[in-house]
Amino acid sequence: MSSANNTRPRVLLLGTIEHAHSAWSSISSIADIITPSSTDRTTFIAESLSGTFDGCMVAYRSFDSFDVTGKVDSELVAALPASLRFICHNGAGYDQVSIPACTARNILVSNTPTAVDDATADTAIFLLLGALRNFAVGMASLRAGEWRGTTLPALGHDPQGKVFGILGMGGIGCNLARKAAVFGMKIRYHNRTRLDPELEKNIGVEYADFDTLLAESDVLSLNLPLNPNTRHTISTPEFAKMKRGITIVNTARGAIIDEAALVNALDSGQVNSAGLDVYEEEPAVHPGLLSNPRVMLIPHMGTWTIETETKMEEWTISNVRMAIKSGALRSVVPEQR
Ligand SMILES: O=CC(=O)O
Repeated sequence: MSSANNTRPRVLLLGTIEHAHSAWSSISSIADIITPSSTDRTTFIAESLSGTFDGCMVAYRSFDSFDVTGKVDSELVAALPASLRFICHNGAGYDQVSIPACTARNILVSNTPTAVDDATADTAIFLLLGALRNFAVGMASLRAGEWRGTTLPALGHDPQGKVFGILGMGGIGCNLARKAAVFGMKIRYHNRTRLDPELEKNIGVEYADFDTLLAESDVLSLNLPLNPNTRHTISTPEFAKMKRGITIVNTARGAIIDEAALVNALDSGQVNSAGLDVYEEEPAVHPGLLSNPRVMLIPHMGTWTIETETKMEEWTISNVRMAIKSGALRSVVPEQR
């Protein structure tokens, strides 16, 4: 526990450490760990304003802390102690944290790139195959005791030879491209910044502009971060530009797609099938997705493995350690670089 005259650094723990206990003990041996006692946003803000977290220079934050603090938006940031210089977020996607609000208060934010790449790309491959092959239909009928169902599931499609469009070519997109190549897919991508031609050749991907990617893909995977610029990147006009019968895969963030527009596109047959790990209003899922057997659904489990969750915690803790030791972050988010 800390005392008023303590000179050890103070670290605010928002959420829990589930796996990387030995890495975390390397922090608790050099810093005092402060954990909020509040269980909702109103009391958290009051607790922070009362001075309980004063002196904390760095916060470790996991997704589960959302239940206590809500979004790290300007209201929450304003209530955090003036001493706070760093927020180390455990997750690749950091849409729960307002970067402009943090930047305005001189707080640097880190995320966990690379740690999530394999597990998220593996999830996308699972959804891609499941949606192309109508596996969700067969799984549901089998569990209902009806073998392949009273009406047979429609025949699926093989990935071999299909054009696979990847929107967003960061670490997860590149990892996914390499994995999809094994299935004999022709891989195109679109990204804000085009990859180095050497890297394109090495991964086996071709660059396409956004509209060409939409028009030529048999399967489209979304692998871009959610921010105000990428919200509803895919909506009714974009579905209209796609090949009829396309398969959509989303392991990024639900709100990249206008979910209601996706439901309409599925209902009209413009989109044949979808594989989704993420939803616009998690944990709520649009009833039109839940009721559609051509949609393969999983509840945001893209990084849900012991190995990856451990890697993510260790990565986040390495940012906390670097903040304490050298006043810098290992993986500051791109907006603050
Ligand atoms: O969704 C998972 C992550 O952002 O790491």
